[in-house]
Amino acid sequence: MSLSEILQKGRVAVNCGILGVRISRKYIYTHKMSEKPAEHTASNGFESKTPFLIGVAGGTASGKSTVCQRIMEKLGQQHKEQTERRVVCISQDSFYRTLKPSERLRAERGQFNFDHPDAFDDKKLLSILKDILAGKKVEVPEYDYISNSISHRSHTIYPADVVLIEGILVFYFPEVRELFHMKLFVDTDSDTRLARRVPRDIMERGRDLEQVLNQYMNFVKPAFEEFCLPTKKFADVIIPRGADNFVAIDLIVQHISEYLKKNSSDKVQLQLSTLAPSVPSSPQRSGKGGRPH
Ligand SMILES: Nc1ncnc2c1ncn2[C@@H]1O[C@H](COP(=O)(O)OP(=O)(O)O)[C@@H](O)[C@H]1O
Ligand SMILES: Nc1ccn([C@@H]2O[C@H](COP(=O)(O)O)[C@@H](O)[C@H]2O)c(=O)n1
Repeated sequence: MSLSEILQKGRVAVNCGILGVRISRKYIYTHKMSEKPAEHTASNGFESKTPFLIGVAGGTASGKSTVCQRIMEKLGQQHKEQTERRVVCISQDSFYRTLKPSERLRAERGQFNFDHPDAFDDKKLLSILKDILAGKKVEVPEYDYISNSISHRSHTIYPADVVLIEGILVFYFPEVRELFHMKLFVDTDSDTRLARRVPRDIMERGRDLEQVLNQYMNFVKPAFEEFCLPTKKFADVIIPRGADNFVAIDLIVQHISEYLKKNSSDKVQLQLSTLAPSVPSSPQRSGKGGRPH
């Protein structure tokens, strides 16, 4: 059964161990109304030809960016010119607010809470998402984890059919949350997330081991429990094990590709070269002896 068929079935909460699907009444309404998805009557108040906006939340290092990358790859979007992309991805990290001098010093010592909602400029995020939904071209800054600030570089996000926005707290701010047409939560075990965060922060974000572990224990873990985890209930689709969950990713890709196909009459044909379901080939995929997370 395809994801869209599941979506037509009514208010259900399914968790078959592979893919948890939670569908709200509002969401079903959106999709039942969208016989012609190109003109989806959005539950978010934006009507007709606005991009399909997908929020991807989950704890740090749960695999949010990797899941988004896989979706882009499977839809043949990853290597396209920015101007040609029909699916684009943005990170919530681009919307960290500018720190005051005293906060900057604390951040340098690993004593600033980047996992608290106050660390974000949610108004700016909201405003950019509204511009995207209005079909505008927007500039999204790149975030620099080494200087703990927005870098001088930015990316131009051209109008696209589908926009993915990933981040730890994308479902936290109600006004932002309400804009999404689809909400995904990447649900990866916390030991696995910590095991991935340590090398990533040391190799890519200029931290040392002590700093990473202190930050994790003092801020990341408690804030995850207080602010991020409770937003899982807003998700339409929960993806256990993140990017390892080929079945979930295939179902999501299938759903997006159906939307794109129906929306592509006046556009270049989408290259759906890799849409065939993934065949289990490793213990992790088949569930025999894979990592227990
Ligand atoms: N399924 C996976 N298996 C192994 N490593 C992974 C997997 N998913 C993500 N990673 C690695 O874990 C780290 C965090 O992943 P990332 O996708 O950036 O997470 P997030 O965006 O949630 O912070 C990266 O170094 C990434 O390469
Ligand atoms: N200057 C910063 C900004 C953010 N962080 C941490 O990044 C995490 C969010 O990014 P993910 O890719 O892991 O989702 C968040 O947990 C912050 O702690 C940081 O360390 N420094």
